[in-house]
Amino acid sequence: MTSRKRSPQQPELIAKANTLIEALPWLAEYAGETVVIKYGGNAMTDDALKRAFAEDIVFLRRVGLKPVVVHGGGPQISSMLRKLDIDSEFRGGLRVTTPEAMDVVRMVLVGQVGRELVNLINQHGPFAVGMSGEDGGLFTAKRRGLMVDDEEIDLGLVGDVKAVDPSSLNDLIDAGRIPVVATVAPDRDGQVHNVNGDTAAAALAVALGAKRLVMLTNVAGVYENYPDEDSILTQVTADDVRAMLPTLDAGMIPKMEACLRAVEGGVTSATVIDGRVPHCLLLEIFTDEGIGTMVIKGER
Ligand SMILES: Nc1ncnc2c1ncn2[C@@H]1O[C@H](COP(=O)(O)OP(=O)(O)O)[C@@H](O)[C@H]1O
Ligand SMILES: CC(=O)N[C@@H](CCC(=O)OP(=O)(O)O)C(=O)O
Repeated sequence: MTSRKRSPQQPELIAKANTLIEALPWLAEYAGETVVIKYGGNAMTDDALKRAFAEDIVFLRRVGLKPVVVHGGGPQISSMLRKLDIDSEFRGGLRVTTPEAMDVVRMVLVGQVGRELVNLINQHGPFAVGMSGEDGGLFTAKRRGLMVDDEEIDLGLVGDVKAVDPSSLNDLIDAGRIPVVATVAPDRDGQVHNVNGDTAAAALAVALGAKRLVMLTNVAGVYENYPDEDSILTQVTADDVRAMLPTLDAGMIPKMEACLRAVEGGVTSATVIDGRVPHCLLLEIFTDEGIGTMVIKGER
C-alpha cells in the first residue's frame, strides 16, 4: 500500500490543473482540424528535444487534431555533403543543388531525417508513416531560380511546389495516421528536385485547408532587427512581412515567403516558434500566450 501525504491544495497541483483548463478553449477550437508542423533541421539539436517533439505530435493526435509533419534537414544534408567532399552553397536561403548534391539531399531527407522522426513518433503507437513528395504523386515540382536585381540566378535542381495531390496523404489522415513528409519532389518529367521545407509546408497547408502552419526553428521568432533581442515580433500581418522581406537574410527568407503563401492561401495563421524550447508546440497551440511570431493575413 502506498500512502499519499500530498494536500490537494498544494499550489503546484493547482497550477497543473490551471494549465490543463487553459487548454480547454483551444482543444475545442482545434478539434478535428488539420495542423501542418514544419520541423526545421536547425531545431533538431538534441535527442531529448526530438523526443519531446515526437511526444507533442502524438499529444496533438490523441486530443483530436490531425497533425501533418513536414521536415527539413538542411544542417544534416550539409554535414553529409561535407563527409562526401561535395561543395554546397546557399543563395537567398536556398541550396544550390547539383545532380550529385540532389542524390545526397534525397538520401538524407528521405532515408535519414524522415526515418528518425517516424521512429520517434512510433514509440508511442503506430501513428507515423513517412512519405516524400514522390509518394502517391504528392508534390509536382517546378524548377525555380533566384531573382537578384531583376536577373534570375540558376540554383540547379531546386524546385517550387507547382501542384499538390493530397489524396494519398488524406488516406493516411483518415486512417488516423500522422504523415511525415520529406520535401523532395519530381517535376512533370520525373526529375527529382530539392524543395525547401518551409516552401513545401506552406503549399501543403494550403492544399489541405489546414487551420494552422507552425514552423519550429532555432530562433525565438522573427526579429525586426536581427539579432537584436529586443526586436522580437509577436504578431505581424502579411503586409508587414512583405515590407520586411528585403531586410531578411539566411533561412528566414523562405520561411517568411512560406508564411505569406500560407495565410494568403487561406491558412488562419502561420507561426515561427523556437524549436529549442522543449514542448514548444504544446505551448504554442494550447496556451493563451503562445510563443514565437505569428503571421496573420490582413493589412497594417
Ligand atoms: N529577422 C530575422 N529573425 C530571425 N531569424 C533570422 C532573421 N533573419 C535571418 N534569420 C536567420 O534565419 C535562421 C532560421 O532559418 P533556417 O536556418 O533555414 O532554419 P530551419 O532549419 O529551421 O529552417 C535563423 O537561425 C537566423 O540566423
Ligand atoms: C532548396 C533547399 O534549400 N532545400 C533545403 C531542404 C531541406 C530544408 O529545407 O531544411 P531546413 O528546413 O532544415 O532548412 C536544403 O537543401 O537544405
